[in-house]
Amino acid sequence: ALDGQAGWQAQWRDAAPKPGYDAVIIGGGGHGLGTAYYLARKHGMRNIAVLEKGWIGGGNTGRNTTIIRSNYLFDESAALYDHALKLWEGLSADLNYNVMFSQRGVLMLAHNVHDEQVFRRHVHANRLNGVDNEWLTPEQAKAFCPPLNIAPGMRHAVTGGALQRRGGTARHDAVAWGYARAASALGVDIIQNCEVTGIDRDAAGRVSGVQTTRGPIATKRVGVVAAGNTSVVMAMAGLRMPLESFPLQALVSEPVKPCFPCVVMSNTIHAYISQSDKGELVIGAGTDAYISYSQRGALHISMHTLEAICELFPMFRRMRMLRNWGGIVDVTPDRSPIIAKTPVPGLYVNCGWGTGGFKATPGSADLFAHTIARDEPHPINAPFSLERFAEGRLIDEAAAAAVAH
Ligand SMILES: Cc1cc2nc3c(=O)[nH]c(=O)nc-3n(C[C@H](O)[C@H](O)[C@H](O)COP(=O)(O)OP(=O)(O)OC[C@H]3O[C@@H](n4cnc5c(N)ncnc54)[C@H](O)[C@@H]3O)c2cc1C
Ligand SMILES: CSCC(=O)[O-]
Repeated sequence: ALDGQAGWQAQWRDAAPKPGYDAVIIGGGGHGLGTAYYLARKHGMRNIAVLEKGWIGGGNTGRNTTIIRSNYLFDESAALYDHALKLWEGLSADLNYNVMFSQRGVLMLAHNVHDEQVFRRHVHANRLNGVDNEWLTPEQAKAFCPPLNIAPGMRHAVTGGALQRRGGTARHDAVAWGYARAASALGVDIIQNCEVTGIDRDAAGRVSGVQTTRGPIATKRVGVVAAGNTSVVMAMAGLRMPLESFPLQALVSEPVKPCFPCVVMSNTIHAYISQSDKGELVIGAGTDAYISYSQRGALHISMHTLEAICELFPMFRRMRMLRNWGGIVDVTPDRSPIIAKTPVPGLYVNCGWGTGGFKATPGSADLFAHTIARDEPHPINAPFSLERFAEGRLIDEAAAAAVAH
């Protein structure tokens, strides 16, 4: 539970902006709210504001398919995502707010010899890094997920799978609300409907404040956590980012009785699925192929994904879809994030999570708070620098995510 708080709040104070803060976080998603929480909770900073142009959780945090796992290939990635997974395991207790983290297992399917080689390599690399992951035969995969179709005659027959039992899902809204309430109880101002329109720099080039739709705010430390809009925000400080923003879609079915026990992902046929605690099938796809700041995508992407789901899980062929939406995912050249200082003194950036940053939320926020508070990266996020692209030290996880992006 939170120590030193003024008293329980059912939610967070909907604060109005003050003339100045010690630090300003741009972006009221899970990563931004979590950063403010850890800045207050672990680094003793109290005079902090989170500036959100819409409503907190309205971006990708509230739009994603909530898959959580840490079975990434590279040592740097395994350290980053498993740091997050360990924080997920205690997050509800830490925030005293049920984020509904459910370690139901994440099963990544293989459909050909290439998939098998990639996933077996992941299993071995994960074990070397102390991350749980195990190879299953098709029969073992079906035993773990009975609705799975492992008939040999399928167009993309299942030839095995990699299972991370510690992986699972969480309630995305609750993550934003839990962090907002806990941060607010520690004195952080959560300021919604406040779009940042400019980043001010002094004569020496240091950050000196931000311009917003609710007036100017002075500060010497700005953390940008704006996901798909990061390039737009960083351009306000004169920085061009190695990012492309794409629409990524998801959809949910009509709710049914509990029938799907885990998370199943397939990179080859661009589909992944779980069942929410409300009973809806939560289905995700690959990104739309064009660069866009749109929060919706093309119909053929969803249709392709539903064809794949119907092939893998024939019992779902008569389900009706309830809602389809999109978010804006910010993708780096190596599909790994940037959690770093920038060439502008006092300006820090946390972005590039692409299609897979929800799983990292607590770890990303914890490490970004460390980077802002100490003006230097934590050893875990040090490799995820902005300079790595110029220096050629890529952390190329493109194959690790279960969607082509
Ligand atoms: C459809 C979909 C499915 C996904 N599925 C998964 C998944 O299953 N597992 C997984 O790990 N990841 C998944 N992701 C990715 C994941 O959602 C994101 O990487 C993660 O949520 C990013 O969190 P964030 O807090 O950085 O971004 P956001 O939650 O998008 O927060 C950024 C905030 O910044 C605000 N903002 C932008 N510009 C400004 C400005 N100028 N001034 C003020 N505020 C501003 C935005 O309004 C937004 O609220 C998915 C994404 C999508 C879109
Ligand atoms: C949207 S893909 C989710 C993931 O990479 O675990």
